[in-house]
Amino acid sequence: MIVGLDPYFKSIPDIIKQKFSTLKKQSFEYEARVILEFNIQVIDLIAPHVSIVKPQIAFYELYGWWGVWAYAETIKYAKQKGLIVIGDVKRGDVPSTAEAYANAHIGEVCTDHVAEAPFGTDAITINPFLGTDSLLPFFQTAKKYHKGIFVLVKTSNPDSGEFQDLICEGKKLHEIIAERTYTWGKDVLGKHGYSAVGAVVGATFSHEITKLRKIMPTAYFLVPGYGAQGATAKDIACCFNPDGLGAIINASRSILYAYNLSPWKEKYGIDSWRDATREAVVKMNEEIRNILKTNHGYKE
Ligand SMILES: O=C(O)c1cc(=O)[nH]c(=O)n1[C@@H]1O[C@H](COP(=O)(O)O)[C@@H](O)[C@H]1O
Repeated sequence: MIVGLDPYFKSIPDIIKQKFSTLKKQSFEYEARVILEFNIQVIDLIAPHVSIVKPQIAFYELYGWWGVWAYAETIKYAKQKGLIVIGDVKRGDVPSTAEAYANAHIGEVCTDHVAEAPFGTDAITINPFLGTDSLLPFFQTAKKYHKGIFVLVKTSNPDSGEFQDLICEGKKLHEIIAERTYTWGKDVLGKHGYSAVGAVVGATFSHEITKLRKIMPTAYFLVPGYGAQGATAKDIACCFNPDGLGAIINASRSILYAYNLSPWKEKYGIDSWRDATREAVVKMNEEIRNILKTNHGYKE
């Protein structure tokens, strides 16, 4: 399980905003410090239950330099708590530019200039639209610095099929991208047989997952769509390999703002947002574990 750290400022409880009210409206420092405090409290709540967080950089870029500061401080705190951090940055560009992106987010900048490297994470998401040469810098950097990559293969949004399902050479485009992703990942297999090159596979298109699992047996699937986008535990059963591994299931809004959702909305008010978030994480973990027990004979 992954908890996505996507700060929708309007949904952050007032009890946190009040701590920084003296800063209000002076600059983005107010929003940035509220976001960081919220993230720190969320990380403390979820760290006993999950191992991975995924900040979506867009929600930090909204607040300029201060937002980037909040992104960097969030990453630092998550790593201090022993969590793996996936930077959801969806980068992609021509080879020379891709090399700069790779260095900034998972490469030399993050290891040799840690104090000045706001973007350093353990893995990032990338967009394969520009083709193999645009992705090789990411794979080479990931191999050199022992980092992870998640290639967008079948995204969870309603219009993903507009391009990703186009038929080329008798296959859907996302199937071809899945085949390439498997090939790109062949020379970065870890000791448990999984590759440093993973795939983003949306749970909202569960009918496509079994086929993708077969095409990419060594890729870890980053699976968004659970919760707020409508996917549920039954949609993710086919994400896992027979060994019960191979997928990490993301939820952002349905965890962070669980106080807004049933059954917690009725049980808790916004002032008890922490209880709601904690229970939402425990419930999602249990749902995933039950799926694994049912489908893969998973033992505790
Ligand atoms: O790369 C991603 O993480 C991603 C890929 C995708 O196909 N769909 C998708 O929702 N995401 C991200 O996953 C998160 C989903 O958030 P919730 O819908 O709130 O759980 C957001 O940060 C999205 O940007």
